[in-house]
Amino acid sequence: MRGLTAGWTSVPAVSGIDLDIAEGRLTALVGPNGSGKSTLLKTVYRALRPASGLLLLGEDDLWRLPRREVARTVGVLGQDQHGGFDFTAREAVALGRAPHLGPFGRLGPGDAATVAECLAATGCAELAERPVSTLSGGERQRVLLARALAQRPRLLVLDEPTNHLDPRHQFEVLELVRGKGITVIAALHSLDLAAYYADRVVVLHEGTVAAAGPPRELLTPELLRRVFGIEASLLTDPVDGRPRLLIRPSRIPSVQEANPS
Ligand SMILES: Nc1ncnc2c1ncn2[C@@H]1O[C@H](COP(=O)(O)OP(=O)(O)OP(=O)(O)O)[C@@H](O)[C@H]1O
Repeated sequence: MRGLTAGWTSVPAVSGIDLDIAEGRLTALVGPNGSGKSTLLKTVYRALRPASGLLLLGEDDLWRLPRREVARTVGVLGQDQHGGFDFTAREAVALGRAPHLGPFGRLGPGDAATVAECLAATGCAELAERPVSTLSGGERQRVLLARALAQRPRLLVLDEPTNHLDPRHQFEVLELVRGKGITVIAALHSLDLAAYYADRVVVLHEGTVAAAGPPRELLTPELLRRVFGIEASLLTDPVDGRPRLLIRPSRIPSVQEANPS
């Protein structure tokens, strides 16, 4: 992203964004409500044209590439994404193969295998024949992720992918996309998940980049106090040595307030 400015009104929601997204790594985008995370991601998956600036995919201007090529390259799990609800889960995931199919749009044996593999990887194999409209929020979220994975994208854009998910599935979704050679940009509300899974964290604040770097160096109490208005302790997980973030309100309740009885 080079000098990227975008928004909905004359006041841009994000402005002057300069960012390099590391290839094959998971970059977490964090920031308070309304800081511009979804807006920025929408410019990447071409749902919102930037007002100015450039988005480069390698050497190419992402907004000048043919639509089909972008569909082959960029997978998306948007926030409250709709579509595909009249289909079964398997059919919805098969839509992810569409940019790769020939002129008649027929799925080959390889495509069907990819669909089955992505359903299984996201824990959706048993949901395959269910209409998407009958699935729970979390099940639907996983089917939509399976569809994005079935695209076999080089770049995966995830807008709050752990929304609606129970703790185990929150971990599983991030395990699934991380370290697989896919470049992932994920807006996350959980700072702990960002600390635990991201190779790099980008903190957005009021539409600009407040800080960017590896979680252990970046997520300092000072930064989190300034941007989020919370108190935080960056810890090391005693089991696997990875960074964890423990957060508490800015005004710490007294022991008596916290345990009224
Ligand atoms: N369709 C829209 N029309 C007008 N303004 C919008 C639209 N979508 C977002 N905005 C505004 O743009 C700003 C950035 O919103 P955005 O959704 O990008 O923030 P966010 O960081 O993703 O927030 P959240 O954490 O609440 O999801 C906000 O002020 C929001 O009100």
